[in-house]
Amino acid sequence: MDITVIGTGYVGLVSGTCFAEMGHDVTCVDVDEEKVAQLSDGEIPIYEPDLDRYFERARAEDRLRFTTDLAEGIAGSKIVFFALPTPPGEDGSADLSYVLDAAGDVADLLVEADDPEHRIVVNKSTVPVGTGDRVEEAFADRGLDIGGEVDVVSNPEFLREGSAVDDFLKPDRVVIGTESDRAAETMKRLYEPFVRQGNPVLVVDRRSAEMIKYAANSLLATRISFMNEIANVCERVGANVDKVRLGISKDHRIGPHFLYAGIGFGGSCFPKDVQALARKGREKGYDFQILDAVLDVNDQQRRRLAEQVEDYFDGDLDGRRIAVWGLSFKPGTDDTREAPSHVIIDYLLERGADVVGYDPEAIETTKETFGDQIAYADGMYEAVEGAESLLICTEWHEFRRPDLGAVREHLENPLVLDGRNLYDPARMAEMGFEYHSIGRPSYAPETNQEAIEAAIVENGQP
Ligand SMILES: NC(=O)c1ccc[n+]([C@@H]2O[C@H](COP(=O)([O-])OP(=O)(O)OC[C@H]3O[C@@H](n4cnc5c(N)ncnc54)[C@H](O)[C@@H]3O)[C@@H](O)[C@H]2O)c1
Ligand SMILES: O=c1ccn([C@@H]2O[C@H](COP(=O)(O)OP(=O)(O)O[C@H]3O[C@H](CO)[C@@H](O)[C@H](O)[C@H]3O)[C@@H](O)[C@H]2O)c(=O)[nH]1
Repeated sequence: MDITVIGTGYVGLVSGTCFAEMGHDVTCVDVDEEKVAQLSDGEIPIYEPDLDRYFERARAEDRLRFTTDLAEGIAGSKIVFFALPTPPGEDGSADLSYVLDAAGDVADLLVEADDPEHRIVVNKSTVPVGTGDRVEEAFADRGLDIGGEVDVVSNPEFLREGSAVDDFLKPDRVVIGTESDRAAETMKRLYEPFVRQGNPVLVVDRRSAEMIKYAANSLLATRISFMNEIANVCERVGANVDKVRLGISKDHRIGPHFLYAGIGFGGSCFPKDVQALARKGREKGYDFQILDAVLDVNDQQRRRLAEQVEDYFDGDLDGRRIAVWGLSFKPGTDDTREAPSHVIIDYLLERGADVVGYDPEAIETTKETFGDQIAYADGMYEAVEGAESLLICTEWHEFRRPDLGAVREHLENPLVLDGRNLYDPARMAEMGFEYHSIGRPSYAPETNQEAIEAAIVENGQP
């Protein structure tokens, strides 16, 4: 089948490549000329594990092309996907201008082409309920026959950055929102090869499909904020959130996923989508109180390490060298949109700290935001050299088992604030660190030695 994907960011490029992997002829359209030139030269502009393998195969077999020319991109195409940005507007609602403008442009081209072939226009961007109706209007307003010439379908995307290819190739479910049987059949055929292992293709009405996406992201974000609050209480009552997580996760009604306390959720999706749903509720006269709290907790949690280091130095961060490990919003990606590390760096810079950042993949994307306001290290040990504190913001593999002796030697002051609970607190204290993590007891070498020893005798570990 000939497929067009408009927008070649994280979603568009992964979707286009994976459809090509399943044997379709895919044309990706983007307004960013540099990106299209890079992709046409075989260069992938983002870091996403495994993407290169499928991308190269699809290109070698001439099933994946790139263009800036929309007319060329949609010519002969049976299905046109929108994978366009829907960033938050000033009031928190989703900015639909990219999607609605593209819908208008595609509609104009279809009118011009005067081709009676039936097309399916699919919205993969995350959009508020009712957007599909507005896209449909763009086609109807130009005299195109809805149901005859064009069907507008919602097909929200659930991939996660860092495992996007795997998520796309083996989705838990595919959601198709349409009232058209013809469109539903074509979409089901398209996705058949991706859901062979028994995961469903759910066909629902378009509005419900749009809502499913917001409900899923908002529920996941709620779990994270909830666990962050549990962690904050654990610290105050002497419990350990990691043990609490294990205990609750064995209840099959709760399950093990998305229960990791940390320094809040980032990324281009959760913050914006939770905000957009809360905003949509308000617009319709409904105050979505839980979501407001989810966002407030997250804002507070994202500042946490910065506030802790500020307290440690009695409010004086001026000229202090602070190392930050992990700049992307999560491991496995170079994406820094809404990253907790960036909130922390902003805070530190405002207070005059000298920040040195290190990340295996996200240095370049961080430079786009902070330029030379911070220093960038080539490696994790170089980052801590002479620093008065280490802040860990992302749980990249290489941070899980570092040479802690070397870290201790390089740090000028042995303070480690771990936003991702990577190390055993007692072991850190034994090695001479003052170590604070999230929702677990804190240890400083001189103050807690007795407690640590008692805990080791009692449990094998604290
Ligand atoms: N990133 C994710 O993990 C993820 C997952 C699921 C859903 N989503 C949703 O998918 C949508 C896209 O997200 P993304 O992260 O891929 O965005 P992105 O910013 O990475 O990519 C968007 C691309 O669209 C291009 N673009 C902008 N206007 C265009 C136009 N008129 N014509 C052609 N191209 C144009 C941009 O140049 C860019 O390359 C958003 O609604 C997002 O919420 C994202
Ligand atoms: O237990 C957890 C799980 C995640 N996070 C944080 O939550 C954020 C988001 O993580 P994740 O969901 O893995 O990454 P995304 O790529 O943002 O994916 C989310 O957002 C996408 C865009 O809508 C959806 O498609 C995905 O299904 C949804 O998981 C990151 O900052 C993580 O550090 C936690 O703090 N604790």
